Amino acid sequence: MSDLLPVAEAQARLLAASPPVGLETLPITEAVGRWAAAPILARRTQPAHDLSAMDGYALRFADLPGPWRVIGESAAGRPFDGAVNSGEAVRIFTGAEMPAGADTVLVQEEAARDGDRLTLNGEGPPRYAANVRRKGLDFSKGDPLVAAGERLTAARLAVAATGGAGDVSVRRRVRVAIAATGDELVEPGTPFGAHSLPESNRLLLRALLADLPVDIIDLGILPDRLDVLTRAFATVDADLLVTTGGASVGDHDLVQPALRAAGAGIDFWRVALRPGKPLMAGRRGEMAVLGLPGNPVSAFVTTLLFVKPLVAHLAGAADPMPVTTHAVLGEALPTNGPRTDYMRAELRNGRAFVASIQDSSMLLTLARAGCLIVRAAHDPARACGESAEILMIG
Ligand SMILES: Nc1nc2c(c(=O)[nH]1)N[C@H]1C(S)=C(S)[C@@H](COP(=O)(O)OP(=O)(O)OC[C@H]3O[C@@H](n4cnc5c(N)ncnc54)[C@H](O)[C@@H]3O)O[C@H]1N2
Ligand code: MOO
Repeated sequence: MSDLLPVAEAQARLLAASPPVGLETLPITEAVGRWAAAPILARRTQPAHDLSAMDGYALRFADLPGPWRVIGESAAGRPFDGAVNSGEAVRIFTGAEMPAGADTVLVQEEAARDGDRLTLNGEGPPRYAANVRRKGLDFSKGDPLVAAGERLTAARLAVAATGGAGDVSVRRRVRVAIAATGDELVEPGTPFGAHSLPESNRLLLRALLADLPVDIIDLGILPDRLDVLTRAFATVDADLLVTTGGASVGDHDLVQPALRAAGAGIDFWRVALRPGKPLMAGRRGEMAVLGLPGNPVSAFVTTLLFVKPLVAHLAGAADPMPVTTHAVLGEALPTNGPRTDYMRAELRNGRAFVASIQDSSMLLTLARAGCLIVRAAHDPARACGESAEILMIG
């Protein structure tokens, strides 16, 4: 097993070998899911003025307990243009600017109004500046809102838009070519014979990459023929080529020889990982290549651990690695072997229960799993009730 590369080392080598793809500028409304390529700074202060946080009356705290004379109205976008003097109040709505002279808002539920006469009908605002959002409460002009390398999530897009961002600098979409290999494979949904198998790895890859900014170049199902594979690998134009199957040592495992014949160099092959040991990484010119094992669960795990982080890295992510969390083991686990193990498990009442058979061909256990329990190489036996690292899936 000494020739197997530890997972973290393989991941680091993979990312180090490929710089992010080129830049483009997009309207912020089209940048969802991209990674910011430059910091986004606030071009305005938010709120730009002191605003009312409630519907009610703007007045001076010192004038409590009233009564007041209502001298006008301030609505969001339509401020009152006068000033509030002692004994005066302005009708105000949530998000409206506080008029000059007023410092506190009396909520309308605690007020009684008769014409322009306003009286207290409740406890009133508890303190000076109650129900007022101070200018700059959220952020001030010049503040950093999104850092370079951070993902433009819903919340970050919203804060950037509020900060006045129009166009944003991002990395262009990543072109990912995907190919399945194997003479036994037929397209899903097409007639299948006694010796054929519906192909599922390309669909699995597409689904796992669906939330990333990728353009998929589908090379289809390629037969176990050196000449066909070599031609496909030599002519494909992408940032990343992902193959599945043919990665092992059998006579029909031709992906590596075909890649070499197509001019690609192999950086590493075989990782201390279960499932997913025969993973291969290399490059042909500018194009990165990942050869995933054909077993569907191996393809799934290596996509989570290698393909997705590489795509995120190419797309400009500062922190592209999958994020794990912890769960309580619902049962004991034996000592782990020399490979990092990703075990399919179901989560029931916050406890993780591993599937009894972890064969890397078994998709139903994967479909039923809520997480993968991550076991470090040579992890000692674990008791029921101990905490374990998990990777949420599905
Ligand atoms: N002598 C050895 N044999 C194997 C080793 C080894 O070290 N020595 N490693 C085993 C491990 S671990 C794995 S994982 C597999 C992976 O091998 P390949 O990448 O060459 O995969 P294939 O042989 O092409 O296929 C394996 C299995 O998966 C099915 N398959 C393949 N592609 C698809 C697809 N796109 N959709 C659905 N199913 C697919 C295929 O029919 C096979 O049943 O090698 C072990 N062998
Ligand atoms: O590394 Mo393989 O994926 O265990 O079956």
